[in-house]
Amino acid sequence: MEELRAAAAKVRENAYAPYSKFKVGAALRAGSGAVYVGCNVENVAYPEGTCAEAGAIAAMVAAGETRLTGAYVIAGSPMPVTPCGGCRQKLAEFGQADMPVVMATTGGVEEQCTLAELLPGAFGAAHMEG
Ligand SMILES: O=c1ccn([C@H]2C[C@H](O)[C@@H](CO)O2)c(=O)[nH]1
Ligand SMILES: [Zn+2]
Repeated sequence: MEELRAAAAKVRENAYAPYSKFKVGAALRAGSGAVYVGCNVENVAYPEGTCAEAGAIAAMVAAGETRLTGAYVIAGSPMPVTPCGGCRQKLAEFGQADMPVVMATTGGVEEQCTLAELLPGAFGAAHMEG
């Protein structure tokens, strides 16, 4: 997780957040062991902005990986930032229910939980089986 923390903190510096001024960095561990990163990218048309987690997932999939084994999210907030609802669903697309998600502040506060704790009762492929 230390490698993920360093990667997330580094990419956070590149976040483009002129509107919220809230920079977020995310780092993912994929099945191969490789780390993929993303930062939030806002837009003057506010709903077009994208979250750090979404950017990291896009990088992972673009690199040809679809198995996610861990996530680390960091922001400069007083309390650890938690992934938004949409990102919880996006993470659940590629990670298992027991996958660890660490949420952190740049000040060194860390909280860890699982994907299932973040998204209980997640909608999944099983719901679509007829
Ligand atoms: O987990 C989170 C929470 C928020 N944001 C971004 C979206 C927006 O750019 C800014 C404020 O919500 O933070 C993320 O990237 N990830
Ligand atoms: Zn999000």
